Amino acid sequence: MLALYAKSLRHPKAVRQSSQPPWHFLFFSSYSDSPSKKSKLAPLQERRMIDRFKLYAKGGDGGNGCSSFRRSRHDRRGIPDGGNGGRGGDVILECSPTIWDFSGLQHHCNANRGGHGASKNKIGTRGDDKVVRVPVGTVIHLIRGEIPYVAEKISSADLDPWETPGTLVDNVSRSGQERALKVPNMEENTHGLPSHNERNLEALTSMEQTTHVASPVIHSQFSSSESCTEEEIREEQEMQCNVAELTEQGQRVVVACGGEGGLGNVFTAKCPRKTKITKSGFQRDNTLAFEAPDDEQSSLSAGFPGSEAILVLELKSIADVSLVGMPNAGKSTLLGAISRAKPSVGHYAFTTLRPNLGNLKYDDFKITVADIPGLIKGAHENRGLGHAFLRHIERTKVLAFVVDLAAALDGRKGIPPWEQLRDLVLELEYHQEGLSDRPCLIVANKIDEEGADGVYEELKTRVQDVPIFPVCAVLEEGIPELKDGFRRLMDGKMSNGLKIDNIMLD
Ligand SMILES: Nc1nc2c(ncn2[C@@H]2O[C@H](COP(=O)(O)OP(=O)(O)OP(=O)(O)O)[C@@H](O)[C@H]2O)c(=O)[nH]1
Repeated sequence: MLALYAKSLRHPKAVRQSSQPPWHFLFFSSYSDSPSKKSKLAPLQERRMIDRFKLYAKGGDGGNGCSSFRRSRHDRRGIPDGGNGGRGGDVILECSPTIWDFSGLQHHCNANRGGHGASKNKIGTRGDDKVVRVPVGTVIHLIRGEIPYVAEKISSADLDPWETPGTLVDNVSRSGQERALKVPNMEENTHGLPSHNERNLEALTSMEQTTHVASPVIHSQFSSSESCTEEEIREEQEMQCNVAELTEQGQRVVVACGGEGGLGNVFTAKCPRKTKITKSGFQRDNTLAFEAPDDEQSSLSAGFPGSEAILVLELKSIADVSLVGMPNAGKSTLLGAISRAKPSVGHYAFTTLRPNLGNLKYDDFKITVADIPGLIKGAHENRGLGHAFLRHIERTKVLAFVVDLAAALDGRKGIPPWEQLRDLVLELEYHQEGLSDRPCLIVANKIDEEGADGVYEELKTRVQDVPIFPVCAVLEEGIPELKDGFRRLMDGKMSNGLKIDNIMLD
């Protein structure tokens, strides 16, 4: 800041315009009377959560191999010494708990291309990877491209120079050569792109062990939206769902792989001159054969393009308990009362626009509670905030239905709690069959309101098999009992789901 100010002072215009002494600028600028400009970034709560995102990923192209000869007085023809091109960088998705949603992501992510090979057998630098950090609970759907695979964690010491980003080596390592020989051996690949199927298979097996396998049910974002184009609908139909999930901090998957570098003439010239080679591949017995015409040689020296992928990222929050209720039922207030979370609370519907998470701590145990935006009748037809955020419930172990006891009291226009429960169960079932089956409890909120006691008593007679906890979230009454209830629910001591048949309606 000081440097900036010093610079502005040196500027003749700045001297002419500035009537304030320098210390004024330095110390009082933040206390100016003029209305301060509103930050462009709205607080987290005021922004809508971006929990579905289309990503175009492109791995870096491989660098070109070099064609060069070391000539001397005694050897006019020279010895080939052109190094291979470097490998392009990968596009990697990394799971990070500090990322909330996809709002910080760019739609197009390109990794860097590999460096070109150079004379004296120098391999081109490996292109830098593009690492995109995504929230915990990201599910990957694939529209186009190859199935993502787990990024191997290799320390830089274990990498051969061919793999290390940013190195330029004089002596090509053996493994580097072997790798170079393997590169064009991709007969089946009609596009001349390196195929990653083998790696994918290995990776998928390991991924199955480490990542959570999501339910195959996926609800189209576009199904209920009228503004989607035909292309979007087609893409949605072709999409391979749930090809990978990132559920643990630090997990990394490669979604677009860098292209291999082209061959330098130090390799191509080592081959016996009799046997023929085509662009499609080297001989299988690894006796690298070469009698390439000039144009073929140049195509071998060209780096391979990086793979491309079009993905849809979807966020499914991971929480132990979900607070499900109508707008204004007091879910956010309740989350604030049971945990340290500070969600926005308002006396109007749909204050909550994104799921909020809070931690509920016990002496020996911790559970995560998610406050899900309010759900209304017809949410599955996109009424209210729609049903898109219901995917966040799919992974929670247990449910807490929050009802407003006072919604229909004193001629208010709300609906009685038992009807709230019926609508909530139906909306969950519309979203995914069986979603309401998981163990649950009912939080009867706003017990402090006049006449709420009577409604609570009636609720107890109308709903069976599921425990009901009367609370006043604002005054934090009934919270210790509710916490005990959550604990017992998590321990499996209460295992009933809420069924429509168990709700007595008028
Ligand atoms: N009297 C009373 N009012 C409450 C209680 N809990 C919440 N409220 C009020 O109910 C209103 C809605 O509370 P929120 O916590 O924003 O409700 P919500 O369910 O998160 O609402 P959405 O964001 O629309 O889903 C606020 O005006 C709260 O002050 C309670 O126990 N008693």
